Amino acid sequence: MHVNGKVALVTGGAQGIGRAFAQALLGKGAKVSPGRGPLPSPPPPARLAPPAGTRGRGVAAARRARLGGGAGPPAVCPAVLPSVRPALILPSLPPCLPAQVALLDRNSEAGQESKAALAEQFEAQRTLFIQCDVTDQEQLKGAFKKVIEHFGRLDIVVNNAGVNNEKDWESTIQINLTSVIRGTYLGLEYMGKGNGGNGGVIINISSLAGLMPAAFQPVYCATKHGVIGFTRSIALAANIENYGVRLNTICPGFVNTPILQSIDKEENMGQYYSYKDEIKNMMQFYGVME
Ligand SMILES: NC(=O)C1=CN([C@@H]2O[C@H](COP(=O)(O)OP(=O)(O)OC[C@H]3O[C@@H](n4cnc5c(N)ncnc54)[C@H](O)[C@@H]3O)[C@@H](O)[C@H]2O)C=CC1
Ligand SMILES: CC/C=C\C[C@H](O)/C=C/C=C\C=C\C=C\C(=O)[C@@H](O)C/C=C\CCC(=O)O
Repeated sequence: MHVNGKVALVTGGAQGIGRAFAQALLGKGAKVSPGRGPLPSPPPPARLAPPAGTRGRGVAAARRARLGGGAGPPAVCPAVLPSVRPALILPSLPPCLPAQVALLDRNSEAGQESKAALAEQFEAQRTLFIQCDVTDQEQLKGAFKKVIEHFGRLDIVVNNAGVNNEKDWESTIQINLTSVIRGTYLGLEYMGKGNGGNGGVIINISSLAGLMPAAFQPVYCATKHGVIGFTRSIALAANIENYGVRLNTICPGFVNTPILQSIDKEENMGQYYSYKDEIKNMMQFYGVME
């Protein structure tokens, strides 16, 4: 999926994996001209029509036939055809429109800091921060509405917010599973083609702990298994109902983010606090992504 002109909503986007997701999306949406407020909806991506004489020889032939020739710089937006050599001129391709991202997070300080940092790297108007506790359904619903009012569309939803808390395990269920379910239904409501949406993609963040037992994080593990089971099921339903929305789950291994600090906190690990060294041994075994 190309991201030019797309608008993404990332929960838990103030730091860690969510912040990295936002940075990656903004980085792919290369800029051709400075945006001015909400962007127009991009036209559908142009198809590579094989030029006369190459019909039936496929896209590669069309690309070869189009190399060179034509005046002016390539109109190709790297976010759309990254593998295409710069000599390819596709005058019919629409101008590249940058991706835009809304960061939703309950941590206002971190959210504002991330918004400022991303504004340094990309055009400020391409990032929006909304303070939102995903366990509060009115806040979450309001945040979705605000994103669409601000950017004019919604194409990608990343339900990423999550915690590791075996002591207050009810909150872990509320954040890691209930809110992912709610964010998914809101994504389908706003992006579903039957509801006037443009279609889109929903990415729910599980974990390696969603694919195996986690002896010292049983409730965290249950929520991550739940994210996989729910996402696989709702993806089938969305396909049957022709929502035009694809759903995927990502299951990272250990990643060096602040969540890992929870291992050393009794207020997070509860009765499993005494096993913190075992978890650290597993981090050694599985490795930790930087
Ligand atoms: N770091 C790791 O080793 C792995 C993390 N994951 C998952 O990745 C996702 C992101 O985690 P990380 O970036 O590592 O953690 P993190 O702690 O760095 O970031 C999580 C973000 O979610 C936000 N958040 C927490 N509860 C919230 C709520 N109720 N409402 C709104 N925002 C809330 C936090 O403020 C924080 O900014 C989580 O779902 C986590 O379970 C999955 C596998 C590995
Ligand atoms: C605090 C950690 C925060 C987030 C974790 C994140 O989601 C990543 C998890 C990645 C892998 C977790 C794997 C856990 C595996 C297990 O606990 C067991 O399958 C290991 C089996 C036995 C452990 C006891 C022993 O050492 O023999």
